[in-house]
Amino acid sequence: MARRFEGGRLVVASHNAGKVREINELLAPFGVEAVSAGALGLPEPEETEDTFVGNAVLKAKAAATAANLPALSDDSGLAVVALKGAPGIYSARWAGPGKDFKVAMERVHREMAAGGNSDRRAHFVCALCLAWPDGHTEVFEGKVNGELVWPPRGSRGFGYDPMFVPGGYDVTFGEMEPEKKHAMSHRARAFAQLVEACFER
Ligand SMILES: O=P(O)(O)OP(=O)(O)OP(=O)(O)OC[C@H]1O[C@@H](n2cnc3c(O)ncnc32)[C@H](O)[C@@H]1O
Ligand SMILES: [Mg+2]
Repeated sequence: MARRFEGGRLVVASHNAGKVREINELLAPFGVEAVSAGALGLPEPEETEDTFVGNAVLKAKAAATAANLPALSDDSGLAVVALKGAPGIYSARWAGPGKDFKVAMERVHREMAAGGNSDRRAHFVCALCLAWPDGHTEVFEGKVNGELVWPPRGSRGFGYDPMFVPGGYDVTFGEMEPEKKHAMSHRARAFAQLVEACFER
């Protein structure tokens, strides 16, 4: 049995504004008092693990310990089939110190073109970790398959959204209404499991 979140304040252990916005939207129906790591002045830990789950656990534990509150982290990224799963856990790092996702998307496009492989398939992965100050953790993973397009389209969402068309759709995550993304994204799928295990009565 998973440990349940018993209410009160919850730290959203992310320094990515786009993610924090999405997590707050996903948490909204549950009456959780969410406070972001940035608002608490928590440091951004170095992501030293080599898996999404490993980095999610590292970030949630660091925030839960520092804030002495339960903390929810998200480690996510884009895995491109023709690039053997890259950028993967390095998705944020491909944007460089300026966190410029135009740069990151251009690198994906350039490396795909250079590889000469016409396979456009990719998927987003999201690992969520809920950690408590005593070190207990619960972890959930979600995935969404899709295809990459060039040039990027749309200004909604964040990160690689403008170049990702989820399977069964013809718009990118950058063009899609947020409510639609929340019904089927990697983050929404991990979230549904989190809610079932730790939030719903
Ligand atoms: O670690 P935190 O502080 O949460 O923020 P971050 O941006 O560094 O987050 P990650 O380490 O998990 O890196 C994941 C990157 O993958 C990208 N990404 C994740 N989910 C995405 C989504 O739903 N749409 C577009 N890009 C996404 C996004 O650009 C992120 O910067
Ligand atoms: Mg990060």
